[in-house]
Amino acid sequence: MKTLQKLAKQQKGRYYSLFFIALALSVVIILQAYLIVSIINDLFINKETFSHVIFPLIVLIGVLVVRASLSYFSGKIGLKMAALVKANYRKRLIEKYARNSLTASYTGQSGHKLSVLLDTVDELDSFFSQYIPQRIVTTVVPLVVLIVIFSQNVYSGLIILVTAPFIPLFMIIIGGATQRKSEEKLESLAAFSGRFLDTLQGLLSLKLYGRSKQYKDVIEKSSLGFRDATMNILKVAFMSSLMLEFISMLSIGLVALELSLRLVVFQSMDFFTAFLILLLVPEFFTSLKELGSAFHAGRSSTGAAAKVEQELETIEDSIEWGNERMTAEPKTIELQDLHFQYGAEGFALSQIDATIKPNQQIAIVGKSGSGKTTLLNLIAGLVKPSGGNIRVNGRDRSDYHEQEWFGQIGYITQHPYLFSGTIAENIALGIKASREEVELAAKKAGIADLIESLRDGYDTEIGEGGRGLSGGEKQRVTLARAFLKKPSIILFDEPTTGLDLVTEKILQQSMKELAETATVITVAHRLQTIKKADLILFMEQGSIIARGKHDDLQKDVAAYRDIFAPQEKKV
Ligand SMILES: Nc1ncnc2c1ncn2[C@@H]1O[C@H](COP(=O)(O)OP(=O)(O)OP(=O)(O)O)[C@@H](O)[C@H]1O
Repeated sequence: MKTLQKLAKQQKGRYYSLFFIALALSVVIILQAYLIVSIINDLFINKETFSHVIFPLIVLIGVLVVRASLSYFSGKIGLKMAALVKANYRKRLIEKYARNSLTASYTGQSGHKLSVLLDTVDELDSFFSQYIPQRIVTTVVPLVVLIVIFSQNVYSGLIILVTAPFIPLFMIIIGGATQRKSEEKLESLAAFSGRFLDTLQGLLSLKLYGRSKQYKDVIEKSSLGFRDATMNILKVAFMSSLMLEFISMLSIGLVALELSLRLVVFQSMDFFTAFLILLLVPEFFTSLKELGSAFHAGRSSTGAAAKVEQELETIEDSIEWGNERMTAEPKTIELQDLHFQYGAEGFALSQIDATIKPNQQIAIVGKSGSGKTTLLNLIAGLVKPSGGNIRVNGRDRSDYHEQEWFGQIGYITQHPYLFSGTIAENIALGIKASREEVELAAKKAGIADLIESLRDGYDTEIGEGGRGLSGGEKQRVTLARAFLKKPSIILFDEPTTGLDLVTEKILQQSMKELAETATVITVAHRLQTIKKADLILFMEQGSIIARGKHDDLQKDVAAYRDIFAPQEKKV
């Protein structure tokens, strides 16, 4: 709770206004009790006429309105505090996820991350919107009420002093149990979200392999686990409310008994004082009880805060960047004894050495799983090498400014991602470009005809929730992005599947044009690309085992020959 309390105190203005509101609330509560007692005293004890109490009645209505407004403002300030803290946590989480390398972002389920980002951060709400305002009210109001009660009758004050400590005592005992249970609940929720998202993403495969029923059962089990965890928290919360209610009733009963004895038997107290105390005692306990329920809400926030902090603290595999600017001309890229490994025992790339000159066309070739895409990701600056250097125009890649670097990279992956939005937005992807420039890029990428044939043209919604595009069409959208961006390093992960002749021609033509102003590194599968390459890097089990032109490799390297023998026959 300490971390959250510190965060609350950081918002000094709001924190101290809550104190001010609490003080005003105490005055209003005393005033309200006083007015009610004096109206009833006047009407029933002093037998005054109704017109005599009209003015106090109007004031009482005003006091009630002020009391409601003060509670409203206190809640509103709490909500504002919560909104700020939540926005801050979300910003830090998003920045952390964005900073992570590609390998780190693959670790853990996306659903889990989503659940931390949305639900767990939302759980912080109750600490600020309920617990903090109520704690401040409970620090001030019962104290003021108690002082007034003591000033009227010391014995009533003493009864309250003896019974009241049981309330915080129970809160502490039960609060500990709530926190443990709320942490369990958050874990179940994260597990549930992770499974749910995984299943949604893989629904097609699950249906095709007749596994959807089984996964339905897994989700059902996971959701029942979440329900049980929630019910357990509620059980504890109800139990605690029952106990708090019991203690406060007992205490109010004792005070009422004492007052009635004084009033009726000993006649040592007047009606006004006795009634005023009787009205104020419940206010004292209501404030403590409300703190009790706010405390439970606050406790579950503590569990959430611990989870978010843990997520923020997990060691990130972030990529280093410097401040160097990038120029727009094609680059020389040197790979010097580059090493990389997925996790501690995963697939490893080692001894990667190569020099790629400006405007050269490089083909990375190798069997499936030999590490071609991994090498491309390393060059792109998406994963962090565990050893060696990538030097670009004589400088270390990590010297360059991140934005400058990615501003010069065009990466056409095998499975490009389309964001939900219009085709024009997907082509521009954050680059400020006029409609004419977008259209020209689409034309060069060979997708203009398709786009123009659509009813809404460039404004057609695609991506999630919009119109789907085929694999080849998606790659052409990415190509159009590259034409718009005019990068000086182009990384191209060629599709492994066969393309139709038209698409193949478009791709070839586009790559040729892009290569005029860029250094192009292609993970190549098609013989045409490979034959045209200035340099082929032939990979096997994570290392470059041969390099050269196609004809030389064909002549000298048996493993290389084996890969292309079937394609050569077809050509
Ligand atoms: N995120 C990852 N975590 C752990 N291992 C991975 C990860 N991504 C890929 N690998 C492993 O690294 C190896 C090389 O993968 P990579 O995608 O680089 O191969 P590739 O040569 O591009 O294959 P293909 O031609 O089939 O695309 C494979 O054995 C793969 O299982």
